Amino acid sequence: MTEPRLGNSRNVTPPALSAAAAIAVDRATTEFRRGQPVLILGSQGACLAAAAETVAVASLRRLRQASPPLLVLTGRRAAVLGLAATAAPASVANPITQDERPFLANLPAGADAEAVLRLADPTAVAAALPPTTQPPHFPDELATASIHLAKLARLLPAAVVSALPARAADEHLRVAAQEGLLAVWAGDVAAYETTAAVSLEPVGEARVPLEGAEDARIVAFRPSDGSTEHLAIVIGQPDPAKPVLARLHSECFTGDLLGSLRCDCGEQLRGAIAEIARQGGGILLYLAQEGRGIGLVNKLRAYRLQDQGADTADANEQLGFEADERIYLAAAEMLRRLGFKTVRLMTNNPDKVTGLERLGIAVAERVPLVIPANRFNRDYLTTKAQKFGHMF
Ligand SMILES: Nc1nc2c(ncn2[C@@H]2O[C@H](COP(=O)(O)OP(=O)(O)OP(=O)(O)O)[C@@H](O)[C@H]2O)c(=O)[nH]1
Ligand SMILES: [Zn+2]
Repeated sequence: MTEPRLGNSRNVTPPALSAAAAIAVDRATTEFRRGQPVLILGSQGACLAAAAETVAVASLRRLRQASPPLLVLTGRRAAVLGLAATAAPASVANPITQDERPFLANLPAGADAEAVLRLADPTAVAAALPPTTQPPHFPDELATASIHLAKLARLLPAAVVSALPARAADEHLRVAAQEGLLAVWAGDVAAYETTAAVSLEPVGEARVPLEGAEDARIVAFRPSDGSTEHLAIVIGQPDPAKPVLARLHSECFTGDLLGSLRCDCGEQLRGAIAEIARQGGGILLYLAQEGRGIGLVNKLRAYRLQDQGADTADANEQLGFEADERIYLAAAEMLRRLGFKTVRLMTNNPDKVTGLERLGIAVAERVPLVIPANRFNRDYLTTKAQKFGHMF
């Protein structure tokens, strides 16, 4: 049996980020989705970067004008391609593995936008030969920021970057403004996800009687980055002075809405609502973190890899992601905003318990939520127990 993974090390209280910086990062993710290059500034230099998945022909040309482009992959993706050795798994002493560091490779001469995508996407047909030579030195913080931007844009975690000559930041910014390129600071990109997660505002609330839980209301919380709202479904009138029965449910379009049999989400969602109502009230947080935080499109790619034999954790890693990319900052913040400091957490996932506790929400008790396996999700549930430490 494989060692259970450690909880997500990003479940810590975040540094502050100004509204202007958050907006710049937000806009940069949109540019990544559109295949446009972005200027990334750091303490050790500057670069132009574009997402590997979407990079437009003109963007690649613009990058080449600056300097020979490099491909940035996550350590995990590089290991899958045989470009980097897989490092030892994370341990309590060393929670950051080599796999989480960016891996840089020279882009093969003449590689076009399609070849870049093939290097980043394990589900693409006939992946091009990977580059073999080690690239020149490139600042880690810029490479990491380019991967973060791709993840924030819900794209494959890979980018192309071109180093810019050493100049004052103002000079880079002036040139970028002339060309209409957006600019971000690497440090702001690093702080963005966690800042957005805690700056939530309740923006809408209504009574919505649910089947089996007629006394229910939904409160929508909007993150400051304008991304998808998280929903709190409050059933009955839970007493904030007592531990509240709570469920953190990560969005699953396929399971929750379509009744997919590949996972247990749909049944867990309805089962949790019914159980909370049966116990006299509580809260279900419906968190916008589809596919364990990699997004629906990447989850579909992960399913395709699973159909070729990978398990649910390996498939994420082959795509270049962590096996679980979720953070529970938004969940902890919503509980606080609703007045709850202690929960009886309905979950089988130990990461949710440690994640919430690290973020200042006490977990008085873990309440199991077990759904019988079917022939399509049996392997998935076994992997959850063996690799993620789920307690069934
Ligand atoms: N990347 C990926 N995500 C998946 C896969 N199958 C299901 N998911 C996602 O996994 C998440 C499951 O969420 P939860 O049920 O809240 O969490 P859990 O980790 O199973 O923990 P508990 O149900 O609380 O025990 C959802 O976001 C699903 O979309 C898969 O094969 N790959
Ligand atoms: Zn699901």
